[in-house]
Amino acid sequence: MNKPTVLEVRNLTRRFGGLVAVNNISFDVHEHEVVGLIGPNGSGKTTTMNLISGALPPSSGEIWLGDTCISRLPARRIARSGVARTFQLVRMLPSLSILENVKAGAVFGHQQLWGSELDHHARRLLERVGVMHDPDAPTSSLTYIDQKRVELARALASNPRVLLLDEWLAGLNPTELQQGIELIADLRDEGRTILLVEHVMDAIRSLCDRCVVMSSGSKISEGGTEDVLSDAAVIEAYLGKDDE
Ligand SMILES: Nc1ncnc2c1ncn2[C@@H]1O[C@H](COP(=O)(O)OP(=O)(O)OP(=O)(O)O)[C@@H](O)[C@H]1O
Repeated sequence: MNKPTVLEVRNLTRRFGGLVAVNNISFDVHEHEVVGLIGPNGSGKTTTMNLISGALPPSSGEIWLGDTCISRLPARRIARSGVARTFQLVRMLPSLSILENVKAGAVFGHQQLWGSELDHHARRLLERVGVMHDPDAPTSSLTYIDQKRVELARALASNPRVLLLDEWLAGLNPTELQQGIELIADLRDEGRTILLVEHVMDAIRSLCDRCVVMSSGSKISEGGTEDVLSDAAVIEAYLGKDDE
């Protein structure tokens, strides 16, 4: 039986002046699936994430979360509907403690908890993502990977229907990268629905059920990860033509 569709992107386009950063792309993400949104630099992946999370409005097209059309909603309403994300460059709320950063995800997100229940939930998530630091310390005391872990815990805090990870593994050393891949694999195994932008091929291969490939704003391939990565059009988009 087909899994239900959680996220549906339909004919999505975003222009910046004369540049078409996202050009009429469509794809679905099904429940419990990990889908990779991949492609060379500048192909429109982050813009697509920004459109889904509401950081940017589309020029045209629609995005559906279950049976709600979210593509004209403000970002906070989209978060409330069940879309949570991490950013390519980690964004902490620097005036808040580590624990408060995680709690913020639940307060502004899909599943709202309060008081001691929220406190307990946030502490459990910090453990879940492997942050051993004092939860009441400022975020400035965290290493880079721990900041990434806290940002992930914040995104998970609202128990989102779909989690958007924008190059969550970028900038990690080889040991951290392995830990990061295992952490995302654990999230997949617990049944999360994830759309991830990633350049690390090992991560894409081990984590993604399917991939959508973008090049110059357009979707050039979609399908099972191994099939997509051996698609001639995808190899050409990444490596260029032989005669170039
Ligand atoms: N706010 C903006 N204003 C103008 N142009 C933009 C804006 N955001 C993105 N672009 C342009 O849109 C195109 C797609 O950028 P985007 O960041 O979505 O690509 P990407 O696939 O995520 O790249 P990378 O892998 O390098 O992060 C690029 O040409 C970029 O310069």
